[in-house]
Amino acid sequence: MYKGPSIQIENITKRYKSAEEDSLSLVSLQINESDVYGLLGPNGAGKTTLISILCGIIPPSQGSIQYYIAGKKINEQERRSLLGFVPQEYAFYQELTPRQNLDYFGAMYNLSKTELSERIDKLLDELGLAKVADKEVFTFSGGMKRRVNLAIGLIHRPSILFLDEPTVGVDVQSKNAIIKYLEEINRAGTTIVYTSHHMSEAEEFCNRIALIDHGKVVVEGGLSELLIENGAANLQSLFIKLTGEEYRD
Ligand SMILES: Nc1ncnc2c1ncn2[C@@H]1O[C@H](COP(=O)(O)OP(=O)(O)OP(=O)(O)O)[C@@H](O)[C@H]1O
Repeated sequence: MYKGPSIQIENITKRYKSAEEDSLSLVSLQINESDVYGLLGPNGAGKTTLISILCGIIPPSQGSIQYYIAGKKINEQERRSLLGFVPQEYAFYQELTPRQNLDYFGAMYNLSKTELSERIDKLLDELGLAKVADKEVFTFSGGMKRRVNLAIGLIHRPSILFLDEPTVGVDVQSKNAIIKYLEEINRAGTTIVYTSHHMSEAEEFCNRIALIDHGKVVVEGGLSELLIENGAANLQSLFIKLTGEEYRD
């Protein structure tokens, strides 16, 4: 399988309007095709800022990002259909059903009616939402809502998927189902970039990570190599070793 660059991030700096400090400072990373890449770090480190810049929601103050599919640079127009984003907040209409939400968000992409309808049925089935496909989302548990959020980000079969804390606040069953599903689509070729505070989940899920603190990359690389190089028994130990034990309030 092709393992060239998928995203090339060069010197990204971000200062929000009215902020006195940079939220990201000269971040450079290479994410390869078929990676499950974890952006990890304490509260306020800059993970959401970085992932929001990567999927085009907010602009960087400085720096550049190039995206590639099978070695070919993709332009801004192609990006919309090739990138997918699953935000931390629920990005759907609570008073609509999953099917109505998927119909609505799916219509923004260039899919035929039949294609969209088949895609919706498949996603609802794969994410265990088929039985509740026609019930209003506000009646759902947190785990079901997370899966609706995920389905929306996947409706157009993105080649590169960004997820900001996709398993926050869900039970073990939903977490397991979400991660298994993401592993499947990764095996089928989707590059995944994800943030999480669950170190054991990230350790099982990611092949590469960047540890970010105070807007800077502290360490970056293959997870197994980083653990060995830093003499850490697991990801949580590595995290504490490199970012310290102090609160980030
Ligand atoms: N819209 C904004 N305006 C000003 N400052 C912001 C804005 N959004 C985030 N920040 C600041 O940027 C820094 C990085 O925030 P960000 O949300 O990216 O961190 P994070 O690593 O995702 O944190 P968490 O783990 O708590 O979600 C923080 O200091 C935060 O207060």
